[in-house]
Amino acid sequence: MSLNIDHVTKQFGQYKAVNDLSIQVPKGEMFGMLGANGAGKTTTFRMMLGLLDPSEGSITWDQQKIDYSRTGLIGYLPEERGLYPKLTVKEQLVYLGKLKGMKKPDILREAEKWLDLFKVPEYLNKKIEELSKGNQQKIQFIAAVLHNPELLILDEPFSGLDPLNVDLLKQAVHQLKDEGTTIVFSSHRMEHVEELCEYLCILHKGSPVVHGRLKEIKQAYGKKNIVIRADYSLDFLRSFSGVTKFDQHSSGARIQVDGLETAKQIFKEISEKGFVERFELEEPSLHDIFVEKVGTSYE
Ligand SMILES: Nc1ncnc2c1ncn2[C@@H]1O[C@H](COP(=O)(O)OP(=O)(O)OP(=O)(O)O)[C@@H](O)[C@H]1O
Repeated sequence: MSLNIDHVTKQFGQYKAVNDLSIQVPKGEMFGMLGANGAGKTTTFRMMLGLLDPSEGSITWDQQKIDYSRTGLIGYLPEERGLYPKLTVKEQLVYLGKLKGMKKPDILREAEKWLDLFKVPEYLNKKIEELSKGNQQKIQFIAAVLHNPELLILDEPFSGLDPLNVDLLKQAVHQLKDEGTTIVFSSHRMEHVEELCEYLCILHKGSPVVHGRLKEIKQAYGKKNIVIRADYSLDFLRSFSGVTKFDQHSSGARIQVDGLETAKQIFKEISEKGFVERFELEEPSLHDIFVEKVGTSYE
């Protein structure tokens, strides 16, 4: 079972909001869709859910087209939050749970479980309008997962949350993944996707500029970063063959090299020159990869 996006394009008039996107997400994996404002993330999600038809290509879950309004298998946290301010959290969740075909005792059990996990059990009888925006977002997240969906689609789930609540939500998402839920989420923050996802796609003006398995993307990129600290000047590395970037810090240097062979040569060279306090090879960040592909910073 998998989510399969096959050569999907979405055109609004002459404008291509999504351009030839192909992705596969195996069941039980977490997939991150990255992109700046207007990159095409929400449009892709709407097509996944069957709310919009692709102009070209197809999207299937378990080899079938998704019809979000008919199936209880999908959970969706939309970008525009839509809760009823005058209802209590309990009334709101019971209403939304029933739309998904759940019975009231099951809804209440799940609602209490999630409110406990978010450390706000007392919210059950509060009105939505009494809650802060971030806390309303937690309720909207609970509404998306109440019925234990197979496939969960979260549009910017972390936006507007403080760091503590970002951590709580990450914990919730991990828990769902461990239970076998397939999760797709969008973000404009590379570090969220880097931390959580095995699979990802970076959309830039509708086109996928980087996509696939995070590990393989990093391996294919080839370049490595090295943090070095030594008790002598590292300035000679600026012109060392294979060094593609050099940043001097008060406590050493951070350089980028074209591959492992150059890293080994540098290690040999500096070890012979004197005492090396630190030599640490780092994976390239997604940000590094994006800048190289697109030639501009993401934000
Ligand atoms: N119904 C529509 N008609 C015309 N253009 C649209 C429509 N929906 C989206 N677009 C355009 O398609 C592009 C992609 O929009 P989309 O909402 O998918 O981006 P996004 O990556 O989700 O951005 P954000 O991070 O700002 O939510 C935008 O330029 C937007 O104006």
